[in-house]
Amino acid sequence: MSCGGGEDPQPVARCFLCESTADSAPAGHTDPDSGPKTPTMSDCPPQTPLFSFGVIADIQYADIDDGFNYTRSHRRYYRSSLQLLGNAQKGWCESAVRPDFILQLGDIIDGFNKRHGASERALDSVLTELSCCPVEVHHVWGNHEFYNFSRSELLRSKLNSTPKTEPGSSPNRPPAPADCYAYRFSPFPGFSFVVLDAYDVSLLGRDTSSEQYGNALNLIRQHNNNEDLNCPPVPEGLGQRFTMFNGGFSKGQLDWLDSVLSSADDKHERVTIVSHLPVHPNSTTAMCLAWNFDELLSIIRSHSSVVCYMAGHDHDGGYCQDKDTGVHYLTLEGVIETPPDSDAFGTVSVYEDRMVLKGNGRIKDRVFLFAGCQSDNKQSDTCCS
Ligand SMILES: Nc1ncnc2c1ncn2[C@@H]1O[C@H](COP(=O)(O)OP(=O)(O)O)[C@@H](O)[C@H]1O
Repeated sequence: MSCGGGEDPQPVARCFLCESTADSAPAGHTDPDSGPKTPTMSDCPPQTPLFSFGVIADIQYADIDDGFNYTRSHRRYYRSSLQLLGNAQKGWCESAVRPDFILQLGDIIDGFNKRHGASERALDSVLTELSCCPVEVHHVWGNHEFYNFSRSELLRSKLNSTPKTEPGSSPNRPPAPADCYAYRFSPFPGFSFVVLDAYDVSLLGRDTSSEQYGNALNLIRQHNNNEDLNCPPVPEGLGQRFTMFNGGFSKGQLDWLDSVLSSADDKHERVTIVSHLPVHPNSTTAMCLAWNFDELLSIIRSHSSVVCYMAGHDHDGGYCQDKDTGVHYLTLEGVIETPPDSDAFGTVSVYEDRMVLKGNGRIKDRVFLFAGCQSDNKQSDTCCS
């Protein structure tokens, strides 16, 4: 695949960055940049995108009054999250370049719905809103999916977006392990997306009598002695991640990913991985990391095909670029903690040599240049090792 980064960028119509305003709020706490980056013409690729997609995370809708997160540091706008989803739909629908699909990065409805017997109703509300724009949606599962539904209910629900194999089309080979919600899809030749199940190893969604539950309990108990396993075991540091609202990736799922990425390497594909839990410590607070983030990182680092990893869960968002591999790690700001007069969604335009995120509201514009593609424009917030 050729990279267009060596060419002289020319201003073009319909370039998201050229049209953008500097109205994005500063990004997450891990981002050293103190303000929005004003894009320049040199950031603009000289061609129209190959394809584009929408991104949104942590809608956590519930028909209840505003509340707060556990530490009461952040307000949660449960009811107006549906309105913000509506804004996203409108934005995508009315966009000059309508996205080819949407990535919903998990926690689509809040766990409070279960308490009010409103899980199905809330899910209907968000899915109805999402269907306003007739675009395929790929759903990721987060902890709040499991507060509302069992794993088997989710597998049977509309939140299972595993592509059906059409007769005559190439099947999703090799298949992901049974009982694990992971799949690969390719929206455009040379580009693949992998949806990963970050609660494959978890106390959530697994029957308490199952071997998987027992294994997850043993694992978390090695790190967390608290009676309340939602309470982090240590006040700071990476050990904070061993809580019940997080989870991890099984060996079977990691082996499957490894083989998918080997095949993508051979075909010189560009792969974007999406899951609910962040895996790079510099893209999030430690409390939101996947239990075995390090194992996933080492698989990503052993393949040339991965260009980007996208997650939700940490509502403050975050970003870093791995300086050794050039892989971009994005944690998207959550809708649920976004004030009703703002927004939290984005549209990503994909080019031969980069992906360009046009953020709305508190989501910042960003350029994800693919490793090996030269460019004279420096991104202001590449940060990590
Ligand atoms: N620091 C904590 N100590 C104890 N329980 C916590 C803590 N943080 C979150 N919880 C509990 O964990 C569950 C998930 O937390 P929540 O904030 O809703 O998750 P999310 O960040 O995915 O929205 C809730 O029941 C919440 O009360």
